[in-house]
Amino acid sequence: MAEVVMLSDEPSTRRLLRRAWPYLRPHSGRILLALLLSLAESAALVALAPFIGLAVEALTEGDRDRLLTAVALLAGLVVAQALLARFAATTLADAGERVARELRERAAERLAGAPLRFIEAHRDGSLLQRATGEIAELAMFVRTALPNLLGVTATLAFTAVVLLGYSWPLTLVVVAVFLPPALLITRWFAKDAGSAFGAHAGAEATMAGTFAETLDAREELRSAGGMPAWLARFDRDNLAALLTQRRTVVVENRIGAITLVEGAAMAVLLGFGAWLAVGGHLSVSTAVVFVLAGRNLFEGFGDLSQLAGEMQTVRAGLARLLDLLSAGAPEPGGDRPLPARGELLAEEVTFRYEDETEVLRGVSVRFAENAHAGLVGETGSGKTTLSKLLSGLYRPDSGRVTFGGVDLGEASPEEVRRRIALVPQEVHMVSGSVADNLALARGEPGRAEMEAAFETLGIGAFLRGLPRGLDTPAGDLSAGERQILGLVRAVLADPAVLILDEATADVDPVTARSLETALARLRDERALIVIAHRPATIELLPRLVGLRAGALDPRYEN
Ligand SMILES: Nc1ncnc2c1ncn2[C@@H]1O[C@H](COP(=O)(O)OP(=O)(O)OP(=O)(O)O)[C@@H](O)[C@H]1O
Repeated sequence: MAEVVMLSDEPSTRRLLRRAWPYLRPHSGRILLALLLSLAESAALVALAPFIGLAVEALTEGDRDRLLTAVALLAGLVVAQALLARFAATTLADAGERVARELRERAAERLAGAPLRFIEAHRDGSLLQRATGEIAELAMFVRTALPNLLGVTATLAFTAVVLLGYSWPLTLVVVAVFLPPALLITRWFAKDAGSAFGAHAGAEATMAGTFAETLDAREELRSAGGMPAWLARFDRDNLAALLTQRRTVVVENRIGAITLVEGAAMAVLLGFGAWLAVGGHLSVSTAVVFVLAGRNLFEGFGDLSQLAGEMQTVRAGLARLLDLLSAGAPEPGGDRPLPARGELLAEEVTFRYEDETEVLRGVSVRFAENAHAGLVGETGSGKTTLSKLLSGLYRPDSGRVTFGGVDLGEASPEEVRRRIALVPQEVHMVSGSVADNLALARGEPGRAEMEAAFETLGIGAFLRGLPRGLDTPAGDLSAGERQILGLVRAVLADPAVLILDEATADVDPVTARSLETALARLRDERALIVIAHRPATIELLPRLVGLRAGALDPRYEN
């Protein structure tokens, strides 16, 4: 099997910022402004303590003028700090929303262009969780926690500078008492945080996958009585999510131990400060500044520890998102143009799915420019797989598929889509009306073109028979009706080759006749390959290619 890049459940969080930088770069100006505002706000906050010190000094010396000046400056500082805090938070939230939007767009593009094999190898719900839930968490973090994080970090740095400026021996004592145990605790937390939060994100994605499948397979699960067993599986996933979440709480609680260190350091600061002040080595105002600034320092560390858990959740989510953005990259294609019309040729094509059994074994088949042919064979013989190879949705493990002499792997996916269209067995309609769905065809056809396409295919009566014509909600259509619309949508895009995997689901006789009429009308305009199940369709086709257990069936002409 050609290598399918699989997403990792717990992708590495190393050099995360560097890997995320390409998505941040377009917003770097705004981020820089937010950072500067945050720095200014923190500087204003830290400056409060020295100004209070000045006021205390003026008060103890009975200097009224200096006291008034210090109080006025303090009031100005408080207002400035509040305004800066507001500006910093809104600028940062704005930058964060833009980054989240950019990431969401990239994720949507990735999922739209990712190789079909990549999508099929992962559960829908788990991909969706990466592309939506984890980005939402990131946006929430940027809006709420990041302003705090920046503010706290800057406050810590400025406070350290202020403390050093006032008394370096006292600063050294504070640092010696507080820093080593605080760093040890932080390391203890960081040691297991990555795996704990990564496992939790993985377990949540698994649960989202199971949940999405509950909705997708609802009818089968209910009618086959499989819902209780399926719900038991959901319960197991839910329990796994709970257990991984508990582990994150245990790891997160480790950092809470910093509060104990804070208390001890504050006690030492007060005791040592009082001793210095009593001995005349420190003025009362300096002691006041120290106590206030020391509180800032310890509270800052406390806040940081609170944010550490949130940061780890976001790191795990961001790593999983970046993993999706890099792993889901489209297969490298070429830019060779394909001719407008040409022969479609499979040469010695082999193909395996993940379980490594060879589903197609050296299949060679030729479809001329205007060929009309049926592909027949027992269920599981490889017809659908061959149709996906012929339409360029899969790449063969060996051999090649060419159109007009050009290997499909050497043309861009858009070019291949333009020439070869596949209408699958089960046509999915997006929410909206019939017209909304037909408008998705290349060239965005208008209503008149849509109506003309039905008439050209001889099925104008089918359209008129729909309850609200083109405005009928697509969700109301039967499987057969959806397939007719899939066919009309493909024809509107005017491909050179049309491959139809005929619906096996019960199609009522009237719908079946519409489908046959449409197929008969397609004669000679383009190549038509139908994976035919119904005898009436098989009779329509002048040539049949047979498959048997992944190889050409010699009983057919081929
Ligand atoms: N996504 C997949 N992953 C793994 N195996 C697959 C996948 N799709 C198909 N197969 C296997 O490949 C083989 C061929 O399947 P394929 O759908 O091509 O057969 P088919 O002839 O179209 O069958 P049917 O007439 O029932 O639609 C089968 O054994 C099937 O189980």
